[in-house]
Amino acid sequence: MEFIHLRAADGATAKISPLGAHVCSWIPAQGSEQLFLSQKTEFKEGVAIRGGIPVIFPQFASLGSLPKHGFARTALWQADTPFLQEDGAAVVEFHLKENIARLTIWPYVFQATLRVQVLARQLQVTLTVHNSGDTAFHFTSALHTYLAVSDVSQARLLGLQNCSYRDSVLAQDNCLEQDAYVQINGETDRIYRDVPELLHLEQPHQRLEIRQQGFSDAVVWNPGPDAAVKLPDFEFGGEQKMVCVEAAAISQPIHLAPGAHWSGSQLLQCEY
Ligand SMILES: O=P(O)(O)OC[C@H]1O[C@@H](O)[C@H](O)[C@@H](O)[C@@H]1O
Repeated sequence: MEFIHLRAADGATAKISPLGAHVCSWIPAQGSEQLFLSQKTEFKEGVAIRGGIPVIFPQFASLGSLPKHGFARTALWQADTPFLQEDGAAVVEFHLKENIARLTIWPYVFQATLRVQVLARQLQVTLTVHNSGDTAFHFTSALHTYLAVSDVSQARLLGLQNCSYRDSVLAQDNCLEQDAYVQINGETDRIYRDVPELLHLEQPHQRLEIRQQGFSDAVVWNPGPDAAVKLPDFEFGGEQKMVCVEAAAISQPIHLAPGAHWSGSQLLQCEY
């Protein structure tokens, strides 16, 4: 599988696979890899990549009749030529629309664009969906970001206190986050609703700002050791080196009238 390589004027880089328009690597300027990518992942059309930033569209998880997490993450997207902006940022856009196979399982005409931009210590990923047909539709979606951490037990996610969430491990709705931060101690799978625009992932050596727009939910996922060994593409011990913090639209699906557009983005910024 060929990757698209982005390199900003200041040396920040990203590597994206047209399979799923999937960001597989992000290295900020003078920094180190910020995304987890399982060493056991396969890069094969029709198979989801384990790690990086899967684009979940038009269905989150199994909340509908489509394949889990929708078809966008396993589809081959059309890549434009990457370019450098005047400010030195490197940018590329990918496109996906309906085809006969997709229409048979999701009968809507759409154009999706994923825009990836790197500069300095920032990565910005924006998903735009246009209803280019004559029938209204709705969808759920996420940017399913796998953040790399040195040791997940030392990482703290701040900003979710007082948010309500669904605990998908316990199958419990309407839980309330009482703690000032979320720490991973084993399997964690939560959909937080109406989250603030800005979260922080703190580790002893760095702080990452996680900003989202257009998405009202945030998913926090780590399989923990028992579920991780059951995932054939998950490298051994990988659950200690990652946490997913996903910008998501789940509890309020996005409705698009014919001709309407929607955009959602996640912006990551490293401070070290
Ligand atoms: O193994 P998959 O299909 O990539 O899904 C990974 C996880 O993705 C998360 O977004 C879901 O909340 C979890 O329930 C799910 O297990």
